[in-house]
Amino acid sequence: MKNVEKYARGYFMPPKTSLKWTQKESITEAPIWCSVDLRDGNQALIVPMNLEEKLEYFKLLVEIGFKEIEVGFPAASETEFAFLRTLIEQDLIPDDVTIQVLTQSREHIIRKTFEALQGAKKAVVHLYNSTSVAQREQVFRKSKEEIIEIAIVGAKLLKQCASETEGNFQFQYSPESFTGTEIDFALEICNRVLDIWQPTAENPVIINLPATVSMSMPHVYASQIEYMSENMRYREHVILSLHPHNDRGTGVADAELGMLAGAQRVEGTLFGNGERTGNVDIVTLALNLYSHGVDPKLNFTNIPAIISVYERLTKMRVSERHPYGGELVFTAFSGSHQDAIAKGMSWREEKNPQHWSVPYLLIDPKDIGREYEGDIIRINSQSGKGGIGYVLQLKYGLDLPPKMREHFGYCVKNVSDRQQKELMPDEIHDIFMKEYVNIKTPVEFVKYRFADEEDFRTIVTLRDSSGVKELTGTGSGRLDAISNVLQAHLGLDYTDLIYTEHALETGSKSQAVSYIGIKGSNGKVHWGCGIDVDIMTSSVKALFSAVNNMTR
Ligand SMILES: CC(=O)SCCNC(=O)CCNC(=O)[C@H](O)C(C)(C)COP(=O)(O)OP(=O)(O)OC[C@H]1O[C@@H](n2cnc3c(N)ncnc32)[C@H](O)[C@@H]1OP(=O)(O)O
Ligand SMILES: CC(C)C(=O)C(=O)O
Repeated sequence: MKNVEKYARGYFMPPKTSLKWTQKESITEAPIWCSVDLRDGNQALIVPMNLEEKLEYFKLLVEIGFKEIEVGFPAASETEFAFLRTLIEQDLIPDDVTIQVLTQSREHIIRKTFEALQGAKKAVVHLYNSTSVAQREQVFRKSKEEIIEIAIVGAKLLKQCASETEGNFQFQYSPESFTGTEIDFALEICNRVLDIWQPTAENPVIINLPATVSMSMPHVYASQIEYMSENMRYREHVILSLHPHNDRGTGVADAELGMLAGAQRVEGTLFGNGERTGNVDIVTLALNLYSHGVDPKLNFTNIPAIISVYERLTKMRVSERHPYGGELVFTAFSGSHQDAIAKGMSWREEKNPQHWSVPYLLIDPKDIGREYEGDIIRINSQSGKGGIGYVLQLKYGLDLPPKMREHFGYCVKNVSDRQQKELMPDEIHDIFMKEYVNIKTPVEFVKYRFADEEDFRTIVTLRDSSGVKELTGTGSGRLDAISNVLQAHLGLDYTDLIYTEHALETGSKSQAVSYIGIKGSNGKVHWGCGIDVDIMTSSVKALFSAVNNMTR
């Protein structure tokens, strides 16, 4: 790539790094979650949500269990203002939920924000100004001291407006573009704001350190967070918050390492909607915790339902590979994966182990509302006997003998390969029925009876191209007798190789299903399956099918 030197611009590693977070193995409890879907997510949509859509989305967030929700930027538009007024005036905010609003550090915007907040039972007022080198130089054209002054003026005005407005207010400050800011300058500006707000145990202040644009590898962000956490004044009365974006695709890693480094709170959105590549995805963060055995304190037990509301209201799509939510993230098409999953699932059923350990599946899809059927194993030309057999068993109760599974696996794979398409369970079942069940040419089974049970003398009625015939024979058992009749009639030479049967529940009725494999003189095995209410008849039908397949 050309111009690479253009990007060798460095980042702001703290002067002293203790890296204590590297010693921590895991996150042991959920952070305070704050959804910023209705603000950062909303401001990044092609068409921001209207009032009704915001109300429905708010309800969804409450149902999921968010206790802190940034509901908007009330000074931004009529809709934003009206939404906040509706929440307050119609008393739509549950007592255990705190709303949050964002404001720039500009007088008319702060005043408008408090106008919208009038009567709020509890709200976080979130003040921000940009502190990065780039914004200081290019956007604000101000010195560090002048940038601090913007923050201080805003912080003072927040305090004043809060005292003049009916409601309970908590303050939050973000040095916006924190990751592009010299770390000691970020620390200084936060401390200067804290000096004004004087946080206490009863009214702690939230300091939010955004990776507005993620610029470094996650360990650098974590080191920055640790440095801020260890050197910030009033630390015991500060709630340290993260607000990662995903420009480098590391939003989740940034948040996880940032939590290890001392952050207590995370701002993010469902499925990572937000500016550019998005905010950090709270669904992934929360379910990552869940996958480690930590209660995320958010309810994602019905991900498909959440996705459907999310997609309808934001007009965004959750991609097929999106962690946890994506259509394909629990699906295996490839044979060896399917085989391992199918075996893992039946091992689990047999042993009932305490911990989840099914190969290739990070968590049990059922726990987040995904189905085994149709979700886990899907069939195409990359699939194998394990997965194909699993689908037949799960959906149709057909438990094929292992060698027959292998034969059927190749049949199905070849169809998928020729047709260049995924095969649905009903198509797989159709192939099975056509290939093995009650095959009627060249000889169609009509009936059988035993003239003498002692020496298994049988009279078999069958139909072939010349009409219905009654044939007799004997054998060492009932099936052997019928097999001998068929071999003699068709001039075939085979040995019965495999026979299994099981009950098949179809609705309230139970049927018997039998599988037979016969080996010809050339060593090739031919398979047949019979299904009937009578177990012996199902075996005879299976034998006829196998024999017919041998002659095909
Ligand atoms: C990283 C983030 O996501 S931050 C949140 C960003 N979200 C949004 O901007 C969505 C909502 N915003 C809006 O609707 C509009 O920007 C408004 C209503 C807030 C302000 O609108 P306007 O004043 O018309 O325009 P605009 O946003 O371009 O204002 C830019 C001015 O504000 C200043 N400014 C921008 N941010 C801040 C801030 N946080 N504190 C103080 N001043 C600021 C700029 O320096 C610029 O100053 P100038 O007029 O001297 O050049
Ligand atoms: C206002 C701040 C927190 C923000 O949205 C960002 O930096 O991305």
